[in-house]
Amino acid sequence: MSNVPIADYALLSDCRSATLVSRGGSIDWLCFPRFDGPSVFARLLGEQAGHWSISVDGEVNVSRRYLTGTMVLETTMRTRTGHAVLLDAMAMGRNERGHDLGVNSPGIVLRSLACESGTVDISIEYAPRFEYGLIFPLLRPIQGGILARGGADVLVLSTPAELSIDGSVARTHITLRAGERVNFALQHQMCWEQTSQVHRQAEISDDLQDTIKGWQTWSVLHQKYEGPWREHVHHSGCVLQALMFRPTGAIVAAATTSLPEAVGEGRNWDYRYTWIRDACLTLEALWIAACPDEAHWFFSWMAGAAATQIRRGVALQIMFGVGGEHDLSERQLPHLEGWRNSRPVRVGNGAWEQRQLDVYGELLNAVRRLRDQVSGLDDVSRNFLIEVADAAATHWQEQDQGIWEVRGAPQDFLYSKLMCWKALDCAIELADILGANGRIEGWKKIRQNIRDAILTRGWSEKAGAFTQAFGSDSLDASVLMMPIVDFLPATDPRMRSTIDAIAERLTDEHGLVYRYRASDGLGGEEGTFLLCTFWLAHAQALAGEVGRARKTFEQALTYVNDVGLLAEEVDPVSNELLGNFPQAFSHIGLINAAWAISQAGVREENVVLR
Ligand SMILES: OC[C@H]1O[C@H](O[C@H]2O[C@H](CO)[C@@H](O)[C@H](O)[C@H]2O)[C@H](O)[C@@H](O)[C@@H]1O
Repeated sequence: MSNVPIADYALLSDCRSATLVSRGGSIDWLCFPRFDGPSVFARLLGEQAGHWSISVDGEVNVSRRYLTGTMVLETTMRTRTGHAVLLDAMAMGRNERGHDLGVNSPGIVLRSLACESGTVDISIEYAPRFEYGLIFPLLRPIQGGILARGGADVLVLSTPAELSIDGSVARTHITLRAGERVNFALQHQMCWEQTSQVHRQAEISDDLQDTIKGWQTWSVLHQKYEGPWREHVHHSGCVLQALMFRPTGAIVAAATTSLPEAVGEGRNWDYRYTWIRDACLTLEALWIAACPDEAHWFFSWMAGAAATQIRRGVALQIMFGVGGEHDLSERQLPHLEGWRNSRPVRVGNGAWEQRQLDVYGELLNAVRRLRDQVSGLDDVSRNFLIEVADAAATHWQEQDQGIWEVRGAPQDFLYSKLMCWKALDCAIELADILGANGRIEGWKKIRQNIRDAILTRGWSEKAGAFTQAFGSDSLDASVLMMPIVDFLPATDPRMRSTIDAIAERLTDEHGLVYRYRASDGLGGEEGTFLLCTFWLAHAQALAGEVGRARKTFEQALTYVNDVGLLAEEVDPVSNELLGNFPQAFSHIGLINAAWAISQAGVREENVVLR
């Protein structure tokens, strides 16, 4: 059983796939050839499911950071005899302009270990396991490395140290002295591709430098946010960029599958797909953190992926594979015991067949926010967006599974109605760009109907708040989005009362927010939800309660791990990070709330000056 805390992991990405490296220097998660491909290392989810560790022997003091403006990880390991620095990255490719994030990524993990003082004893263990730990590949020594072959996968490990092979594991111990460096590279191929050669030491150093430059160039060109918590906002921008599948512009919700929302309760899901909701919120957050000039790729990919669905009367699918795949059928992997025995491990996600009406609003709101970047939308994309608005107008009264993808009965979720309202609100504003001026009057009427319904049927006297669904008295953090999407000002008495009710009655003892406490058709109790805690800070900032907003924000920020990463949730008892990791939602919340608090601070200063 994997016992390593989720917070012990750091993310590497080549904007095609992701690697998780532990504080101890072990790669315990890596999928090829893309985020949602089968893993070659998955010790995170099962002891026998593969790892590649480079660790310093003896009592070690570890500190880590990302090199500034990059997703290149630097781990410093100090012992009584000396200290070594390990650099870990996934290689970036090149385009005609030089360095490039992702389009041409070659699918290589780079590791470079240097002894910087004294001597250090190093242990290396390489145990690839293909198809989520199902296949124990054949390992064969080659000049300068090891070839692993099994099923459809081939891995070429380039290593200057000779490893002794024992079945499907290869190991060695080496001693490094001050000034010595060893470089490793691991390249994936499909068995029908021509097997590449091992990489020379100098080539690996060059690839690493190119990757550092690639990330730093991206950061310098994109990271414009100046305000409080600047470092966290910039780093979150890098994390969101790292979750982008650059060949299409699709964005995964997180880098992992089946890290549980509650230990041992079965709430384990695969997040390596593109939800329209998560991806659109990511693009909007990147607009604040990193001016995404990639937004148009996403929208045209999205329009293509969903091609003709709406026109055929089929509800817009809520999530896709990163290539645009529709069928994401869920299955279980019984040979994996799961993180801390949290079974089942799932791949695929049954939510692909759910009906979730909020996606229309998220899509059109992202287009509205990013309109400068997407002004040159092609006809296919424009028609698609008009159909999205029409779909919101047609379907808003229907019941659905809601933002939280509840696996229970469909309901009239308030958030779904809210986002249908937002879809029409945005479509009206964008009508000119969309070439849809003739529809404005019809859209306006329905927008008003939705508004009336939310204000009357969404409010509960008993709860003193807007609630989860029409006719319900249960609190739900998603209604904090009402002021955030400009449905009601946060200073409206009903909104203030809702914000206070959530702050008082939907939080744990640390002030972190649960998304809801009502039944959702699943067993077990999950943790608090970081995105919702950031929403609370955001709504408090909009209500002019800047002190409270800062406090809520800072509280959520204490859960950022040593390298600035957040999972989806926090365990209210153990205080550990829970859920898939790193999770776009949490970093989106961080960016948006920091920005909202900075804006509220500016408003406060202006009032004082006047
Ligand atoms: O809680 C049950 C559901 O949990 C997952 O959904 C959550 O993650 C999604 C991706 O970030 C997000 O879009 C959604 O709002 C969250 O509730 C899971 O993917 C679902 O299959 C599951 O029903």
